[in-house]
Formats: sequence, structure tokens, C-alpha cells
Amino acid sequence: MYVDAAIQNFPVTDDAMLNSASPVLRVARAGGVYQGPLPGDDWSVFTANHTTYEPVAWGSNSSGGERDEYIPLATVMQDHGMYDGISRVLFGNGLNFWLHRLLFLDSLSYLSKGLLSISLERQVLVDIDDIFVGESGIRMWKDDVHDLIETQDRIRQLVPGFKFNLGFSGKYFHRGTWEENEGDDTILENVDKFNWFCHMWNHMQPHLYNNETHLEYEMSLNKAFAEAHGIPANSSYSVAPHHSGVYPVHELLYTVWKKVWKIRVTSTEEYPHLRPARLRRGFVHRGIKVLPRQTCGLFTHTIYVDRYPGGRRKLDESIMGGELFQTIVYNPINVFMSHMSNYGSDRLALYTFESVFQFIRCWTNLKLVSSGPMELADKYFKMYPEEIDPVWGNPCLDQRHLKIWSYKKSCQHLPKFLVIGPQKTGTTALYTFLSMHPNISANIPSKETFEEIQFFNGRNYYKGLDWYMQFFPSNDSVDNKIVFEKSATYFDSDIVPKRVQALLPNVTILISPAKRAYSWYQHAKAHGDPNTLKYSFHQVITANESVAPKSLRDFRNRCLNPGKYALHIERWLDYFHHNNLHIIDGDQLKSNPVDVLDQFQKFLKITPPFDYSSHIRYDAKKGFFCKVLEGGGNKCLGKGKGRQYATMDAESYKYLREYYMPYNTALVKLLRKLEHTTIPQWLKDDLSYSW
Ligand SMILES: Nc1ncnc2c1ncn2[C@@H]1O[C@H](COP(=O)(O)OS(=O)(=O)O)[C@@H](OP(=O)(O)O)[C@H]1O
Repeated sequence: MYVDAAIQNFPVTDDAMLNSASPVLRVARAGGVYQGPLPGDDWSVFTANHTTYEPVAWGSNSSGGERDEYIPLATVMQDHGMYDGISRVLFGNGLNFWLHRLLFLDSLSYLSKGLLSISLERQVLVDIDDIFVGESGIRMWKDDVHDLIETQDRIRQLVPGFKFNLGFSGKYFHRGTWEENEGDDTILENVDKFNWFCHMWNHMQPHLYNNETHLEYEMSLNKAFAEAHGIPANSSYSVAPHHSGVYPVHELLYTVWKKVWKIRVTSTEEYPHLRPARLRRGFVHRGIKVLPRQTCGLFTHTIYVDRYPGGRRKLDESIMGGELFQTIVYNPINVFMSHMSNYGSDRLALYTFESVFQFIRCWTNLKLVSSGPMELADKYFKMYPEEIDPVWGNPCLDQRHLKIWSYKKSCQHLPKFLVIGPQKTGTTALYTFLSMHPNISANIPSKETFEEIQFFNGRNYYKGLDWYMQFFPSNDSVDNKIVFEKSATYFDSDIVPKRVQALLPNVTILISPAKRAYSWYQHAKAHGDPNTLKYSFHQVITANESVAPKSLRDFRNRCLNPGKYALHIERWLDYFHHNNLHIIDGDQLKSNPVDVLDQFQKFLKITPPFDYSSHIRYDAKKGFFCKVLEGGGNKCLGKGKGRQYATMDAESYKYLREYYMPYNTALVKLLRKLEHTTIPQWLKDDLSYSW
């Protein structure tokens, strides 16, 4: 039994067709003959002598002969696995050919017995933005509007219930030529034939507004326009010009959208970035669902076919198996943006959408469906619940985002590094010493969260980047400084590394995890935590999983979990290059902070370095290093840092050394991997077997 496939450089240049009887076909549908040219000239074709092999697709070699004389050549072959029990699908060429991409998806589904399958339903929403906005000369005429309605009727045969979704800016109504104004009137005469959503009254980008009253006034003008012209204004959907204000979020837009229009859904191409398009995602902010939008290749000035980049050939390529076709194949929910101007002149958008829907119908078994934005958003986040929580990126790292960021916001309002903890390792001392540096500036303390902002680990994150940036005000004294923030609970929080990945680098401080746990207990005791009144330190750390009450187990976990350093650092390294994670030995920070700070200045590449030796010194009374005051005295950290308490009992220390043994062993390995030449003494001590 054999399948013979070794015919290299075989020119299969024309005519591809599918075997409609092949069980592999699922998304792909035998849609007739696709007349090439097919990409590449190094096709392999298959011949077989056993029924285990069954062709999935054929091509043909057109060189020279008449079309009638073509012999079909099997280019994709299924092996049913009768020979060796292994089912396969063999491709005679790569995935450059669009039909092979469909077949590849289908092969995954078939060979995994449906486990790796995607749904066959495809939602499509086509927004037509800038209704009335278009410059004179590129707007719609009366006949364009009629053609829009007729095409929409035909599209409804392919996509049941389909209606174009029109976004209007009333200020520009009747601002065209006589014929264009007639086009405006025709649109309004047919208002019921379409769905509608509000755009900006005067098409100004929302991030340019900094005054709520002003933005609200203009949105209200558009609302009044809608009411005066019978435009239904209850879709709860809106779109902002150039994605401005949606992402990066301009809170003012969200506030006023909700107030004036009760907006609950919008869409953007910019989250997390425009490119790559396949990575676009959605998120929910302040109750507004932000859907990812797909690109259809039609922009405001794409109005004549011969001026389409690459001409008609490129446009047809995109429709017939190319980018646009594949966008619909890969995305269960498609929100496309087009503009009024795409429906005037050569009416390119009508041609594009009708053709691609026809092509989908011809070559796939996909079921095209149409829903309103609210329904789409509900479906989207039900399908992808993990996207509900946003991950705020740094607008300063994306040129497009910077262009749609308010001039009142600056990169200076975002920290350049974070001191991430863990708690009780000396984070306050580091924060204080760094704040003394003439080139470094710390966040303003937050009153709500015990001075630390605690943005990335809790509910504050949902308040958005605008809220966070308030803690880093820009003024002459901080401009051009390296801004940082310290929140000691970031270190061991699951979600934080993913959220802060755009804000590099980070600093962590490590001390003996046993001693850290003890310090944490003393801290809780000083704050009157009821667990410390009921239970001794030893009882807390040895609390039994099956016997101890839940409150005690939770308390124990909070006490012990941050000390599993290797585990947490590994999680940070999933998101950060190790060069961006600076690890400080907390014992050294206590005993020799000047050296530690010098090292850190090198890490931040600060030149010339600040001479800490003349600004901090050991205070015998406090037992720690403190800030040197101008008058000659010392200013030490408050009584909550560097507390006096009895040393840990030997039994607890022994217990904790054993408890942390696997984590500490892993930490040594990790530090070696990260090329740390010296292993902290406390780590060696904790790992020693003298006990
Ligand atoms: N210079 C200086 N002054 C005072 N304290 C110092 C200093 N350097 C390090 N440490 C150690 O810092 C411990 C408190 O750590 P944190 O500031 O990270 O605690 S917190 O998480 O912010 O509550 C604190 O823990 P305790 O000794 O248990 O109080 C100190 O050991």
C-alpha cells in the first residue's frame, strides 16, 4: 500500500476543487471550481493504490493543453489510517493557498474528532460611519442611497435580517452639493430601513475634550438632531472618530456617553493594538462593553476601484479567499467599519460586502447571522469571559495611541518602575531612600489604601489609567525624573504581572521567608488583628488544613504564601525578561543600604549617581539606617517599621525552614539561572541542615 507524493516542482497552476464526498469537509464546502492561479510552483500531487487514501482536493496542470483535457491531480489526500491506525490529512502545498487554510481547520476538527472545532455561526455587523460628515465631492447621492437599500435587500438573502448600521453626525447635514443634500434627504426618508447609532456631533475626536459640559453640550446637539429627524436613538451603541477616547480610555467620553446616550456598547480596532489584527480583543469598562472591530480594507478615501491600493485585483483577492474572507472565517463575531464615502462614487463597500458574503456562501458552510450591537456584545463576552477584565497598556509605547491621548496626559504621569514587595521586606525603607534621590520621584501616597496606591492588584485597577495617573502629577519639580510606585502586595498577586507588563522594570526585595512571615505576624498584631489575639505565631503557621477554622487558614496563607518566592518570581518571569526584574537582598538593604542603592542606580543607568553615603546613616537608637537631616539629626522610619519584638522561637523557625525548603531550593536554582553570582546569606542559612 502506498501513497506516492514525491513529485516536486510540479506546476499545479489552475483550477482547484474539493471532493464533496470527503468526510473532512466541515467549514469548507465544495463550491465548484476555483479558477487559479494557485500560489507556488512546487506542488506535490498524490497517487494511491489503496482505499485508505481518499482525495480531499484536486488541482490541475494547465500547461499547454485545452481545459477539457485537464486531468485532476489530488493535491490534498486523506489517509483513513487503515494501514497503521493513524488518520492523516496530507497537503501537497503549504497554507498560502486560502482553500488549504479552510481544509487545515477542517482537518484539525476531523482528526481531533470535533475537539478542535470552531462554531459555524458568523455574526456580521457593518457600521457605516460619518453619515453626513463626508467632504463635499465624496458624499452619497440619491441613487447611491437607493442602491444601498437594494443591495441591503440582496444581502438579506445571504445574511438574514441584515441591516447596515448608520452612525450620524448631525452638524454636517446638508453641507454638500445640491445632489449630495438630496442624498442626505433620501437617507432620512428611508430612516426605518437601517439601524442607527450616534457619532460625534461635529466629528471632533473625544480625547481633545477636557471639559465635561462642553462634550455633553455637543452630544446633546446630536441627540436633538436625531429627535428632530426621527432617527431612532436607542441602540446604546456608539463609535468615536478614529477610536479616540475608547482606548486608550478617556474617562470623560465614557462619562458623557453614559449620561447623554446611555451607551453600553462600542467597538475599536485599537485594543490592545491595531496590529496584529488577530490579537485584537474586547474589554468592559464602567459597564460599557468594548468589542474588537475588524478591518475591511475600506477607508474614508477608498472610493474608486482603480485607486484601491493594488487595484481591483487586490480587492478581489481580499474578497475571494484573501484577507477579508479569512477575517470572517476566523472571527465568530465581526464588526466592520466603513464610511459614507465608501457608498458614493464607485460604491466600493456595496460591492465588497455583497461579494464576500456570496463567496462565503459558495465556499463554506458558515452560517452568516446578523444581530444588533447589544446582542453581539452579550454573545461576545459570553464566548470570551476572560476578556471582560481589561489589561491597560502603556499608551507611551504605541505611536497610534499617543496620537489619540489627551495633551493633558503625559508619559511622565506613568511610573517607569515599580517596587513590588513582598510585604515586610523593607519596601518602605527603599521607597524612602529612593525618594531622596534628586532624579527619582515617587507616587503621591494614597489616603484610601494606606499610602500605597495598590492599583494593579485590586479593584482600583477598574478605575482605569486616568485614575492611576493622578498619583503621578506632572510639575517642574518632577518632570524629567524617573517616576516610580511602591505597593508591597503586588509581588504575590496572581494577576499583577500580566497587568504591569507594559510598565518596566520592577524591583523586588527578598529576605528570609521565615523571618518575613514572623515580621508580618508582628505587623498584624500591632494592627490589632483578632487572629493574633487568639493564636500564637506557632499556632498560625502550623494551622492544620483539615481542622483549623477557615479564618485561621486564610490568615496562615496570607502570612506564609508571599514567602514562596520562587513560585511568584516564576510568574513574573512569564511576563518580564529577567533583566527587567531587579532583586534586592533585604538583609543587605538593612545592613548596607548604600551599596544596595548604588547597585540599583546602575540598574537604572542613572549618571552621575547620587552619593547616598552622605545622605543616610546608621541610627544606633533605631537600629536601622535613616535619612540625614540638614540640621544634622536623623529622620528614621516610623515606629511601625523596624519594630521591637522578641525573636522567633526555635521551634517555629525550624518548622518554617522545613516548610520553605522546596521553595528556597527552587529559589537558589532560579537565582543561578538568572545569573546571580552571590546567593544571599539568609538563603544559605535557611537551607543549612544544622537543625
Ligand atoms: N532602614 C530601615 N528602617 C526601618 N525598617 C527597615 C529598614 N530597612 C529595612 N527595614 C525592614 O523593613 C521592614 C518593614 O518592611 P516594609 O516596609 O516592606 O513593610 S510593609 O509591607 O510596607 O508594611 C521592617 O520589618 P520589622 O523589623 O519587622 O518591623 C524592617 O526590618
